[in-house]
This record gives sequence, C-alpha cells and structure tokens, in this order.
Amino acid sequence: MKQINAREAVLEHFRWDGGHADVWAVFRDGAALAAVVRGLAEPFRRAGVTAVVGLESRGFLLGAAVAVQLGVGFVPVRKAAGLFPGEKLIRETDRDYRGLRHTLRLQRAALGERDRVLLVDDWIETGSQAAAVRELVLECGAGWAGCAVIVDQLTGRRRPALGPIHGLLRADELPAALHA
Ligand SMILES: O=P(O)(O)OC[C@H]1O[C@H](OP(=O)(O)OP(=O)(O)O)[C@H](O)[C@@H]1O
Repeated sequence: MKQINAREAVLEHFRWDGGHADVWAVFRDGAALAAVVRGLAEPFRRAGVTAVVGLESRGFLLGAAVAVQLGVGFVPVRKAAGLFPGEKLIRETDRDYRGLRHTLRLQRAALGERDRVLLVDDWIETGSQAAAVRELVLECGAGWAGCAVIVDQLTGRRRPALGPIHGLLRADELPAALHA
C-alpha cells in the first residue's frame, strides 16, 4: 500500500455534509486510515504509554488501531447505552460541542497505578468528553500521557490539564470550501 502523509490523507478525504463533519469518510480509504493511525501514534512512541483509551464511537476505531501501533492494549470508554460487564466508574460530562451531556463509563479493572494513558479521538472541541475521560483515568490511579486527535479545535481552560494534545490538523486548516 502506498504510504501517504496523515495531514494530506485527512484533507483529501474529509467531507462536510449538511454542515456536519464526516470523519468516517477518511476511514473508508485504506491508505488514508493507515496514515492517520501512524500520524496519531508517532508523537507518543517514546512517551511511556501503557494503554490507549478511546471514546465511543470513533474513538473505538482509532484508539484500537493506535494501540496496535504502540504495542499496547485498548481500553474503551462507553456512553450510557450498551452492555458493559463488571464494576464501572462513571462520570457525567459537561455540555459538549452539541450542547449535550453524556454519561461515560470505564471498567474499573481496566487500568491501574502502573498505567500511563493516551486518549485517542477523531476531534476535540470543548474538551468536555476528554476531561471526563481524564477524571476516570485518574480515579483508577493511572497517569495521563495526553491526547492524540485528528482535528484539534480546543480553546480555553481545559487545554493545560488535557495536554500534551497532538492534533494532525487544526479546525481552521480544514478547507473552507468544504463547509458548504
Ligand atoms: O470536545 P467535545 O465537545 O467534548 O466533543 C468531542 C467528542 O465529540 C465527538 O464524539 P460524538 O459525541 O459526536 O460521538 P460519535 O463518535 O459517536 O459521533 C468526538 O468524537 C469526541 O469524542
């Protein structure tokens, strides 16, 4: 498979549809998906990461792929619905980019004090969901390695606590023509 640059891969395949970002379109192309996964993993290869955490739903796909790149396991954070066995830690988020609050769940046995955790997601905007994930991770006694995201649109107060944040692109780098 031809190797392409992660940023170029996103810019080529990313779509706006009815005013909404369609990040799934990036994943349909095998070379683009591979480039994005490598690009997300790269800044954290020597960061001592022992586990990747991913948020339902796109964070599941990307997080598991980045975990394989880093040679570590994947830990899911699920939203309210869906079977999720065992003891859970639970956090309510502040309002996210859609004005919604979510109930996030993490299996208590998934992480411990020896872990250093990287959050992988497609997009960060208000950081409300990432902040709740970080609280869950810390409640397990694990350390925080930062965030790897495709699009970094985070401004404001949450940035220092969630960092380092490595984004492949800033939201203002996405082609304006595609906003239509
Ligand atoms: O920075 P915030 O304002 O908290 O928003 C970022 C989160 O929102 C999106 O997920 P979404 O809730 O749309 O779920 P999805 O992946 O199932 O579409 C995105 O994948 C992040 O997880």
